[in-house]
Amino acid sequence: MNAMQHYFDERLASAELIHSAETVAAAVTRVAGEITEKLAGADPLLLCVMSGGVPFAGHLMTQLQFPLEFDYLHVTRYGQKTEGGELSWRALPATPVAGRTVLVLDDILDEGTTLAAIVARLQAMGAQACYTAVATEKLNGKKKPIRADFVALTVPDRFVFGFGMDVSGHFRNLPAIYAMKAD
Ligand SMILES: O=P(O)(O)OC[C@H]1O[C@H](OP(=O)(O)OP(=O)(O)O)[C@H](O)[C@@H]1O
Ligand code: HPA
Repeated sequence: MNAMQHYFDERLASAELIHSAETVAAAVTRVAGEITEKLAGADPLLLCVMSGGVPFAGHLMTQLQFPLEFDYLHVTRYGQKTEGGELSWRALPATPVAGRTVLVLDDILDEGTTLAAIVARLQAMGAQACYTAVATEKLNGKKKPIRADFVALTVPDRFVFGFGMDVSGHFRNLPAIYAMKAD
């Protein structure tokens, strides 16, 4: 076994399971229903926030059976760290958002800084309506600058990973959600 595989296995073995893959999948399906009720007929532009939003966006969009478009934006503020810093914009959506109903998809609403900045930016770019959906919201008791319109699951106030969320760039590919034991 190589060192990377060993690190991966050890980290997972000592992590606490927060939401199983089945629970995650069921919650995504529930949110797909809520989004369908609200946005079917609006021809929304779905915007995946790279990179963490990828699993949520991918699983969700196959369950939306109405006309929509898909694109991405890229903004980051955690990098390889477990505490957020300055926002760094890497890519704005290539698809014009002016006059559109947009739905932003991300893995986690933690302090809310990222999602609030994205919505402000999209509104400044002329989006007609800007909805937000997250796979998880962290229950950290903090006053947040934004509430998500659609929330699949809540997570405790710990550093979590899996289903898009990374620890130093790894573990995004896990279908379940875990918390680090020592943090
Ligand atoms: O609510 P906040 O405290 O602002 O944190 C949430 C943001 O942090 C993570 O992004 P990150 O900067 O780690 O980039 P990534 O998606 O590439 O992991 C996550 O994907 C959210 O976009
Ligand atoms: O708890 C977290 N885990 C991974 N990425 C994150 N980005 C914000 N909060 C978190």
